[in-house]
Amino acid sequence: MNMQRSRSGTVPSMETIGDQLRDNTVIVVFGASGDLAKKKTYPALFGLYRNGYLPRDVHIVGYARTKMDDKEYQKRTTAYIKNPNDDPEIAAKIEEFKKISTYVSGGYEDSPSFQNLAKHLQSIEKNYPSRETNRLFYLALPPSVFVPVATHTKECCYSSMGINRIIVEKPFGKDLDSCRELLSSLKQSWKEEETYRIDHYLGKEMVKNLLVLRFANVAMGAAWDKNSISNVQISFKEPFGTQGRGGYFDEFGIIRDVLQNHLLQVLSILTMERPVSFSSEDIRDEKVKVLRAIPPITKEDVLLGQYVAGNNEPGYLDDDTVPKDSVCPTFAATVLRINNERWEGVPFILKAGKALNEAKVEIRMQFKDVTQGIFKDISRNELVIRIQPSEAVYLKLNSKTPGYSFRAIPTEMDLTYKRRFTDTKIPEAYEALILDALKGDHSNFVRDDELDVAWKIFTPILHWIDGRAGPRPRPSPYPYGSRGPKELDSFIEKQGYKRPEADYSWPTTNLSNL
Ligand SMILES: NC(=O)C1=CN([C@@H]2O[C@H](COP(=O)(O)OP(=O)(O)OC[C@H]3O[C@@H](n4cnc5c(N)ncnc54)[C@H](OP(=O)(O)O)[C@@H]3O)[C@@H](O)[C@H]2O)C=CC1
Ligand SMILES: O=C1O[C@H](COP(=O)(O)O)[C@@H](O)[C@H](O)[C@H]1O
Repeated sequence: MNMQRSRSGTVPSMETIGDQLRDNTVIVVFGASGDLAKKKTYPALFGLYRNGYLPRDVHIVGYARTKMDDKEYQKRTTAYIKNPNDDPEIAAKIEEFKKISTYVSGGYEDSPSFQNLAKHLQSIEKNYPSRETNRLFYLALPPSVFVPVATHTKECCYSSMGINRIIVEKPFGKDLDSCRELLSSLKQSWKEEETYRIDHYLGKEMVKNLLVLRFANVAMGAAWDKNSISNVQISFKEPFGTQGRGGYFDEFGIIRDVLQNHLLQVLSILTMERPVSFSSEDIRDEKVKVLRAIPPITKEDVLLGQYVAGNNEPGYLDDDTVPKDSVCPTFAATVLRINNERWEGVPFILKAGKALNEAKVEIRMQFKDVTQGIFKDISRNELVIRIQPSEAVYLKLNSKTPGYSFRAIPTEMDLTYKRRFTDTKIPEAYEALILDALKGDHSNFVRDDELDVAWKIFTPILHWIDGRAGPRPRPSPYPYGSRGPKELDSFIEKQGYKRPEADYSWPTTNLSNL
């Protein structure tokens, strides 16, 4: 294992490096004309380029069906790169970045298009000093074309002398059967060690931090089980609706879009046992083990919602790309249970919604009540890990009210990153993950057996929602910009969650107001 020095001592590095792609590398972005490429992939590639993390002499090739010249392509792919203060250094880097990027237009289903792409790659690679050229293929595409693109890429564009890797975006199927079919089709052309299934939540700083918070702190480890924890919520809130992605969204719904992948990944790292090492296989073994202890969710443990017009914003059904009678859920809360010794009896509430009142993703672990007797109605402790925005970890705890009183008052110990780490830039999730793929580190990518167990947990309720087992359930309406369906509070309280005392105020408390 790699070791690196830190000021607090020698700590093992998280990185288990395969063959790192350091030079002679071309990165191909399929679906370069699309939303993900524009908003996430290219800004992430630029972030890595600017910080010197891309291989030496790297070249980026965008590929899609849309016809555009290099100028139009470069305009699109740099549109979301941030330079708010018009920093001339960043502006110059953007111009440099444009020069290492070219575009090829072609189809996704025909060999000649891929042969044309292969010729373009060879024309770039002939300038590299070695014949051992590496290719990283990124599929920023809808799942309907994952298989033909992966197959043609292998047949026509595989580098015979160097290293080849393929990054595949979610969603990996729509249920257990379709996922298995997709995986087996992809496996016919690409080996597991060449395949990087991306779930960008695994690249988020606070998700990565879970391993350290849990396993590098005796205090945390001691409280991390059914003896201390009453209930856990993992919440995803977005303050905007489907924004023209309704066509895609309506086919998938919020459970496939967020819960089955992003939130379940967070849950698995939060609850798994300590891995033998930080190697990708040891970590993923533990994730699979805990997921296998979760039985399929039942419909009694589900609350569904769909946003309607509110706060001067349109409802889901007002989106032209959505069928007028759609019952697709844009909000879902589900309760999962882990039938193992550590977690038996603790409900894990996974909830996600579009068009809610705020942007926030967080984990909230609520502790059990203290033994009654000397205290009555005292607030419970809560450990909150805020994944975004403004990364933070804080522990709500009771403290003596300062002064003459002996009353207890809820307060917190607060590690807010931007106050604690004043000069640190946290990389975007996609930056971190593309860098991992270049390094050959699979730890933060999804293994095939993880997907299998994840789909087993969600497939029965997805089939129920899809109407395969009778009439489709109707989601509860909630206004755009609200907290979600009105049934939400009672749904959560039924799982044992207790609202904090009303006199809790954040970030400061003025005692004269109490
Ligand atoms: N957008 C986002 O924020 C996120 C997206 N993802 C995932 O990334 C992938 C790409 O998403 P996104 O960029 O939003 O998707 P887009 O709908 O923008 O599609 C990307 C490109 O694929 C081509 N394309 C679109 N529809 C089809 C089709 N039916 N058949 C063949 N080609 C098509 C288009 O390029 P052209 O016509 O020029 O070939 C399009 O520009 C998806 O798997 C998505 O789930 C994951 C996380 C976030
Ligand atoms: O995968 C997806 O994630 C985004 C949310 O990503 P975030 O990094 O901004 O939290 C979500 O908007 C989208 O619907 C979903 O497909």
